[in-house]
Amino acid sequence: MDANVRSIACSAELVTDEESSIKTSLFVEEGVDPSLLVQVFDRIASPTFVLDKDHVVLHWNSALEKLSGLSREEMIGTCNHWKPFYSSPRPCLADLILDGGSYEDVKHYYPNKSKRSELIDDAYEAEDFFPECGTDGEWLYFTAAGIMDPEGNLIGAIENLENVTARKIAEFELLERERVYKELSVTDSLTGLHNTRHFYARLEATLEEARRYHHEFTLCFFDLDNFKALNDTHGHLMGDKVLETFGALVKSSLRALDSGYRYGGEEFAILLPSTDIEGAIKVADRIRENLYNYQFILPNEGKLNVSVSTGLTAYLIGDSVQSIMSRVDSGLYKAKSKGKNCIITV
Ligand SMILES: Nc1nc2c(ncn2[C@@H]2O[C@H](COP(=O)(O)OP(=O)(O)OP(=O)(O)O)[C@@H](O)[C@H]2O)c(=O)[nH]1
Repeated sequence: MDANVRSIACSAELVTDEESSIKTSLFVEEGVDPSLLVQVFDRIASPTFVLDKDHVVLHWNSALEKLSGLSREEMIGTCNHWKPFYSSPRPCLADLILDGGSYEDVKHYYPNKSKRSELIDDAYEAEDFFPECGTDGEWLYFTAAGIMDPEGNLIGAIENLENVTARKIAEFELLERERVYKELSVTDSLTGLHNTRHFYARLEATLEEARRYHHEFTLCFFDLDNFKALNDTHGHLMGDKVLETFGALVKSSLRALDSGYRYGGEEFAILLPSTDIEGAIKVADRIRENLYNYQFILPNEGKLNVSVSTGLTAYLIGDSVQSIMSRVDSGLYKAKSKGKNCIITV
Protein backbone atom coordinates (compact mmCIF):
# COMPACT_ATOMS: atom_id res chain seq x y z
CA MET A 1 0.00 0.00 0.00
CA ASP A 2 1.31 3.43 -0.81
CA ALA A 3 -1.06 5.80 0.91
CA ASN A 4 0.93 8.81 -0.17
CA VAL A 5 0.55 8.01 -3.84
CA ARG A 6 -3.11 7.13 -3.47
CA SER A 7 -3.97 10.30 -1.60
CA ILE A 8 -2.10 12.55 -4.00
CA ALA A 9 -3.56 10.76 -7.01
CA CYS A 10 -7.01 11.71 -5.81
CA SER A 11 -8.51 14.46 -7.96
CA ALA A 12 -8.58 17.91 -6.42
CA GLU A 13 -11.58 18.91 -8.53
CA LEU A 14 -14.69 20.17 -6.81
CA VAL A 15 -17.67 17.84 -6.94
CA THR A 16 -21.02 19.29 -7.85
CA ASP A 17 -23.70 20.08 -5.25
CA GLU A 18 -25.69 17.10 -6.47
CA GLU A 19 -22.73 14.74 -6.04
CA SER A 20 -21.99 16.24 -2.64
CA SER A 21 -25.49 15.63 -1.35
CA ILE A 22 -25.40 12.05 -2.68
CA LYS A 23 -22.18 11.50 -0.78
CA THR A 24 -23.64 13.14 2.33
CA SER A 25 -26.52 10.71 2.18
CA LEU A 26 -24.02 7.83 2.49
CA PHE A 27 -23.65 8.80 6.12
CA VAL A 28 -27.28 9.24 6.95
CA GLU A 29 -29.59 6.50 8.10
CA GLU A 30 -32.89 6.32 6.33
CA GLY A 31 -35.48 8.56 7.91
CA VAL A 32 -32.98 11.01 9.43
CA ASP A 33 -32.99 14.55 8.06
CA PRO A 34 -29.51 14.97 6.47
CA SER A 35 -29.46 18.71 7.16
CA LEU A 36 -29.88 17.99 10.88
CA LEU A 37 -26.90 15.64 10.86
CA VAL A 38 -24.80 18.17 8.93
CA GLN A 39 -25.77 20.80 11.51
CA VAL A 40 -24.86 18.50 14.42
CA PHE A 41 -21.48 17.88 12.80
CA ASP A 42 -20.98 21.57 12.19
CA ARG A 43 -21.86 22.56 15.77
CA ILE A 44 -19.26 20.21 17.31
CA ALA A 45 -16.58 22.37 18.93
CA SER A 46 -13.69 20.13 17.89
CA PRO A 47 -12.26 20.70 14.42
CA THR A 48 -13.41 17.76 12.29
CA PHE A 49 -13.40 16.62 8.68
CA VAL A 50 -14.86 13.61 6.88
CA LEU A 51 -13.43 11.89 3.80
CA ASP A 52 -15.22 9.53 1.45
CA LYS A 53 -13.56 6.28 0.42
CA ASP A 54 -11.73 8.09 -2.42
CA HIS A 55 -10.15 10.53 0.07
CA VAL A 56 -12.37 13.39 -1.08
CA VAL A 57 -13.44 15.87 1.63
CA LEU A 58 -17.17 15.54 2.36
CA HIS A 59 -17.36 17.71 5.46
CA TRP A 60 -15.18 20.43 6.93
CA ASN A 61 -16.81 21.88 10.03
CA SER A 62 -16.76 25.46 11.34
CA ALA A 63 -14.24 24.71 14.10
CA LEU A 64 -11.83 23.36 11.48
CA GLU A 65 -12.43 26.41 9.29
CA LYS A 66 -11.26 28.51 12.23
CA LEU A 67 -8.27 26.29 13.06
CA SER A 68 -7.09 25.91 9.47
CA GLY A 69 -8.07 29.28 8.02
CA LEU A 70 -9.55 27.35 5.07
CA SER A 71 -13.28 27.50 4.35
CA ARG A 72 -15.50 24.50 3.61
CA GLU A 73 -16.15 25.98 0.17
CA GLU A 74 -12.43 25.68 -0.58
CA MET A 75 -12.12 22.19 0.88
CA ILE A 76 -15.27 20.14 0.19
CA GLY A 77 -14.89 18.04 -2.94
CA THR A 78 -11.07 18.25 -2.94
CA CYS A 79 -8.29 16.07 -1.59
CA ASN A 80 -6.55 19.11 -0.11
CA HIS A 81 -7.19 18.25 3.54
CA TRP A 82 -3.41 17.90 4.11
CA LYS A 83 -2.92 21.59 3.28
CA PRO A 84 -3.41 23.17 6.72
CA PHE A 85 -1.05 20.64 8.30
CA TYR A 86 1.82 19.91 5.90
CA SER A 87 3.91 21.85 3.40
CA SER A 88 3.48 19.19 0.68
CA PRO A 89 0.91 16.43 0.02
CA ARG A 90 1.07 13.44 2.36
CA PRO A 91 -1.49 11.19 4.04
CA CYS A 92 -3.36 12.40 7.11
CA LEU A 93 -4.45 9.89 9.77
CA ALA A 94 -7.89 9.56 8.09
CA ASP A 95 -6.17 8.63 4.79
CA LEU A 96 -4.28 5.83 6.52
CA ILE A 97 -7.56 4.45 7.89
CA LEU A 98 -9.03 4.47 4.34
CA ASP A 99 -5.92 2.79 2.95
CA GLY A 100 -6.14 -0.22 5.20
CA GLY A 101 -5.38 1.27 8.57
CA SER A 102 -2.55 -1.00 9.67
CA TYR A 103 -0.86 0.21 12.83
CA GLU A 104 2.53 -0.21 11.10
CA ASP A 105 1.52 2.45 8.53
CA VAL A 106 0.28 4.76 11.27
CA LYS A 107 3.58 4.36 13.16
CA HIS A 108 5.51 4.96 9.93
CA TYR A 109 3.85 8.35 9.39
CA TYR A 110 3.66 9.29 13.07
CA PRO A 111 6.70 7.62 14.69
CA ASN A 112 6.53 7.55 18.51
CA LYS A 113 3.50 9.84 18.41
CA SER A 114 0.55 7.52 17.79
CA LYS A 115 -1.47 4.87 19.58
CA ARG A 116 -4.61 2.80 19.14
CA SER A 117 -7.66 4.63 20.41
CA GLU A 118 -8.95 3.40 23.76
CA LEU A 119 -12.41 4.82 23.04
CA ILE A 120 -13.17 3.78 19.46
CA ASP A 121 -12.52 0.37 17.87
CA ASP A 122 -10.02 0.33 14.97
CA ALA A 123 -9.27 4.02 15.40
CA TYR A 124 -5.93 5.71 16.00
CA GLU A 125 -4.81 8.77 17.90
CA ALA A 126 -1.68 10.83 17.35
CA GLU A 127 -0.11 14.03 18.54
CA ASP A 128 2.28 16.21 16.58
CA PHE A 129 3.56 19.71 16.07
CA PHE A 130 2.43 21.35 12.84
CA PRO A 131 4.70 24.26 11.88
CA GLU A 132 2.41 25.17 8.97
CA CYS A 133 -0.62 25.62 11.24
CA GLY A 134 -1.51 29.01 12.76
CA THR A 135 1.07 31.79 13.07
CA ASP A 136 3.85 29.99 14.96
CA GLY A 137 2.69 26.41 14.44
CA GLU A 138 0.30 24.43 16.63
CA TRP A 139 0.36 21.21 18.63
CA LEU A 140 -2.61 19.06 17.60
CA TYR A 141 -4.04 15.87 19.08
CA PHE A 142 -6.09 14.02 16.48
CA THR A 143 -8.18 10.87 16.22
CA ALA A 144 -9.26 9.14 13.02
CA ALA A 145 -11.81 6.35 12.64
CA GLY A 146 -13.39 4.50 9.75
CA ILE A 147 -17.06 4.87 8.78
CA MET A 148 -18.85 1.67 7.65
CA ASP A 149 -22.03 0.97 5.70
CA PRO A 150 -24.58 -1.46 7.23
CA GLU A 151 -22.70 -4.35 5.58
CA GLY A 152 -19.50 -3.34 7.30
CA ASN A 153 -17.77 -1.96 4.20
CA LEU A 154 -15.47 1.00 4.74
CA ILE A 155 -17.09 3.98 3.04
CA GLY A 156 -15.28 6.90 4.64
CA ALA A 157 -13.21 8.17 7.53
CA ILE A 158 -13.64 10.89 10.12
CA GLU A 159 -10.79 12.79 11.74
CA ASN A 160 -11.21 15.16 14.61
CA LEU A 161 -8.53 17.40 16.03
CA GLU A 162 -7.85 19.15 19.29
CA ASN A 163 -5.53 22.13 19.56
CA VAL A 164 -3.31 21.22 22.53
CA THR A 165 -0.71 23.98 22.04
CA ALA A 166 -1.43 25.72 25.38
CA ARG A 167 -1.15 22.41 27.29
CA LYS A 168 2.09 21.48 25.48
CA ILE A 169 3.64 24.89 26.21
CA ALA A 170 2.68 24.49 29.90
CA GLU A 171 4.22 20.97 29.88
CA PHE A 172 7.47 22.24 28.31
CA GLU A 173 7.65 25.10 30.82
CA LEU A 174 7.14 22.66 33.68
CA LEU A 175 9.84 20.34 32.33
CA GLU A 176 12.23 23.27 31.95
CA ARG A 177 11.47 24.46 35.50
CA GLU A 178 12.06 20.91 36.80
CA ARG A 179 15.36 20.78 34.92
CA VAL A 180 16.45 24.14 36.40
CA TYR A 181 15.44 23.12 39.97
CA LYS A 182 17.23 19.80 39.56
CA GLU A 183 20.35 21.56 38.30
CA LEU A 184 20.18 24.07 41.18
CA SER A 185 19.84 21.26 43.71
CA VAL A 186 23.18 19.81 42.59
CA THR A 187 24.99 23.10 41.99
CA ASP A 188 27.06 25.16 44.41
CA SER A 189 25.77 28.71 44.12
CA LEU A 190 29.10 30.45 44.81
CA THR A 191 31.29 28.64 42.26
CA GLY A 192 28.75 27.17 39.82
CA LEU A 193 30.44 23.77 40.25
CA HIS A 194 28.43 20.71 41.17
CA ASN A 195 28.03 20.12 44.90
CA THR A 196 28.84 17.22 47.27
CA ARG A 197 25.55 15.44 46.59
CA HIS A 198 26.31 15.29 42.88
CA PHE A 199 29.93 14.38 43.58
CA TYR A 200 28.90 11.20 45.41
CA ALA A 201 26.38 10.28 42.71
CA ARG A 202 29.06 10.69 39.99
CA LEU A 203 31.71 8.88 42.05
CA GLU A 204 29.37 5.89 42.51
CA ALA A 205 28.56 5.85 38.78
CA THR A 206 32.23 6.21 37.76
CA LEU A 207 33.22 3.38 40.11
CA GLU A 208 30.49 1.18 38.63
CA GLU A 209 31.70 1.90 35.07
CA ALA A 210 35.30 1.21 36.08
CA ARG A 211 34.33 -2.14 37.63
CA ARG A 212 32.11 -3.20 34.75
CA TYR A 213 34.16 -2.04 31.77
CA HIS A 214 37.62 -2.17 33.38
CA HIS A 215 38.08 1.58 32.85
CA GLU A 216 40.62 3.60 34.76
CA PHE A 217 39.92 6.94 36.45
CA THR A 218 41.57 9.28 38.92
CA LEU A 219 40.23 11.37 41.78
CA CYS A 220 41.89 14.59 43.05
CA PHE A 221 41.01 16.54 46.18
CA PHE A 222 42.08 20.18 46.57
CA ASP A 223 42.12 22.09 49.87
CA LEU A 224 43.00 25.80 49.80
CA ASP A 225 45.89 26.59 52.14
CA ASN A 226 45.58 28.80 55.22
CA PHE A 227 42.05 29.74 54.32
CA LYS A 228 41.02 30.49 57.89
CA ALA A 229 43.84 33.03 58.17
CA LEU A 230 42.83 34.51 54.79
CA ASN A 231 39.25 34.97 55.99
CA ASP A 232 40.38 36.34 59.34
CA THR A 233 42.85 38.80 57.78
CA HIS A 234 41.03 39.95 54.64
CA GLY A 235 37.40 39.19 55.45
CA HIS A 236 34.85 36.62 54.25
CA LEU A 237 34.05 38.57 51.09
CA MET A 238 37.67 38.21 49.99
CA GLY A 239 37.49 34.53 51.00
CA ASP A 240 34.41 34.10 48.78
CA LYS A 241 36.18 35.84 45.89
CA VAL A 242 39.07 33.34 46.19
CA LEU A 243 36.66 30.39 46.23
CA GLU A 244 34.82 31.75 43.19
CA THR A 245 38.05 32.29 41.26
CA PHE A 246 39.39 28.86 42.16
CA GLY A 247 36.08 27.33 40.99
CA ALA A 248 36.48 29.08 37.63
CA LEU A 249 40.11 27.89 37.35
CA VAL A 250 39.03 24.30 38.01
CA LYS A 251 36.23 24.53 35.44
CA SER A 252 38.46 25.97 32.73
CA SER A 253 41.11 23.25 33.29
CA LEU A 254 38.80 20.28 32.66
CA ARG A 255 37.97 18.40 29.46
CA ALA A 256 34.38 17.57 28.52
CA LEU A 257 34.39 14.16 30.26
CA ASP A 258 36.04 15.46 33.46
CA SER A 259 33.95 16.98 36.23
CA GLY A 260 34.69 19.42 39.05
CA TYR A 261 32.94 19.81 42.42
CA ARG A 262 32.97 22.05 45.43
CA TYR A 263 33.09 19.44 48.13
CA GLY A 264 32.33 21.97 50.85
CA GLY A 265 34.06 24.93 52.51
CA GLU A 266 37.45 25.41 50.86
CA GLU A 267 37.63 21.82 49.53
CA PHE A 268 37.21 20.89 45.88
CA ALA A 269 37.30 17.61 43.94
CA ILE A 270 37.78 16.58 40.34
CA LEU A 271 36.93 13.24 38.74
CA LEU A 272 38.95 12.36 35.65
CA PRO A 273 37.55 9.32 33.78
CA SER A 274 39.90 7.37 31.48
CA THR A 275 42.88 9.22 32.96
CA ASP A 276 45.95 7.62 34.56
CA ILE A 277 48.04 9.05 37.41
CA GLU A 278 50.51 10.84 35.08
CA GLY A 279 47.67 12.54 33.16
CA ALA A 280 45.91 13.52 36.39
CA ILE A 281 49.12 14.99 37.88
CA LYS A 282 49.41 17.25 34.82
CA VAL A 283 45.83 18.52 35.25
CA ALA A 284 46.16 18.97 39.04
CA ASP A 285 49.52 20.71 38.73
CA ARG A 286 48.16 23.09 36.08
CA ILE A 287 45.33 24.03 38.48
CA ARG A 288 47.74 24.40 41.43
CA GLU A 289 50.15 26.54 39.41
CA ASN A 290 47.41 28.70 37.86
CA LEU A 291 46.06 29.48 41.33
CA TYR A 292 49.49 30.20 42.76
CA ASN A 293 50.27 32.60 39.89
CA TYR A 294 46.93 34.35 40.20
CA GLN A 295 47.17 37.71 41.94
CA PHE A 296 44.12 38.64 43.96
CA ILE A 297 43.74 42.40 44.41
CA LEU A 298 42.86 43.31 47.99
CA PRO A 299 40.53 46.21 48.88
CA ASN A 300 43.63 48.21 49.96
CA GLU A 301 45.18 47.61 46.49
CA GLY A 302 47.60 45.07 47.98
CA LYS A 303 48.18 41.74 46.21
CA LEU A 304 47.49 38.27 47.53
CA ASN A 305 48.63 34.87 46.32
CA VAL A 306 46.84 31.71 47.43
CA SER A 307 48.08 28.14 47.27
CA VAL A 308 46.33 24.79 47.29
CA SER A 309 47.28 21.34 48.54
CA THR A 310 46.20 18.27 46.56
CA GLY A 311 45.70 14.58 47.22
CA LEU A 312 45.42 12.36 44.14
CA THR A 313 44.67 8.69 43.66
CA ALA A 314 43.81 6.30 40.83
CA TYR A 315 41.09 3.66 40.87
CA LEU A 316 42.27 0.25 42.06
CA ILE A 317 40.39 -2.99 41.37
CA GLY A 318 38.10 -3.70 44.33
CA ASP A 319 37.78 -0.02 45.30
CA SER A 320 34.65 1.26 47.04
CA VAL A 321 33.60 4.87 47.69
CA GLN A 322 35.07 4.55 51.21
CA SER A 323 38.41 3.07 50.11
CA ILE A 324 39.08 5.58 47.35
CA MET A 325 37.96 8.52 49.55
CA SER A 326 40.17 7.36 52.39
CA ARG A 327 43.25 7.18 50.05
CA VAL A 328 42.65 10.61 48.55
CA ASP A 329 42.15 12.06 52.06
CA SER A 330 45.45 10.62 53.24
CA GLY A 331 47.15 12.16 50.16
CA LEU A 332 45.69 15.54 51.07
CA TYR A 333 46.76 15.17 54.69
CA LYS A 334 50.33 14.36 53.59
CA ALA A 335 50.35 17.36 51.20
CA LYS A 336 49.42 19.65 54.12
CA SER A 337 52.02 18.01 56.38
CA LYS A 338 54.72 18.40 53.73
CA GLY A 339 54.35 22.18 53.69
CA LYS A 340 51.27 22.70 51.42
CA ASN A 341 51.13 23.97 47.79
CA CYS A 342 51.95 20.48 46.48
CA ILE A 343 50.39 17.28 45.12
CA ILE A 344 50.74 13.91 46.80
CA THR A 345 49.65 10.75 44.97
CA VAL A 346 48.60 7.73 46.99
N1 LIG B 1 34.79 32.95 52.89
C1 LIG B 1 34.40 31.71 53.05
N2 LIG B 1 35.04 30.92 53.93
C2 LIG B 1 34.65 29.66 54.09
C3 LIG B 1 33.59 29.11 53.32
N3 LIG B 1 33.43 27.82 53.68
C4 LIG B 1 34.37 27.55 54.63
N4 LIG B 1 35.12 28.67 54.88
C5 LIG B 1 36.20 28.84 55.84
O1 LIG B 1 37.34 28.11 55.46
C6 LIG B 1 38.16 27.96 56.61
C7 LIG B 1 38.84 26.60 56.59
O2 LIG B 1 39.72 26.56 57.66
P1 LIG B 1 40.59 25.31 58.05
O3 LIG B 1 39.77 24.05 57.84
O4 LIG B 1 41.15 25.52 59.42
O5 LIG B 1 41.72 25.23 56.98
P2 LIG B 1 42.88 26.24 56.63
O6 LIG B 1 42.84 27.47 57.43
O7 LIG B 1 42.83 26.41 55.13
O8 LIG B 1 44.15 25.41 57.01
P3 LIG B 1 44.95 24.40 56.11
O9 LIG B 1 43.94 23.62 55.34
O10 LIG B 1 45.75 23.55 57.05
O11 LIG B 1 45.82 25.21 55.21
C8 LIG B 1 37.24 28.16 57.82
O12 LIG B 1 37.60 29.35 58.49
C9 LIG B 1 35.84 28.28 57.21
O13 LIG B 1 35.03 29.19 57.91
C10 LIG B 1 32.92 29.98 52.39
O14 LIG B 1 32.00 29.60 51.68
N5 LIG B 1 33.37 31.24 52.29
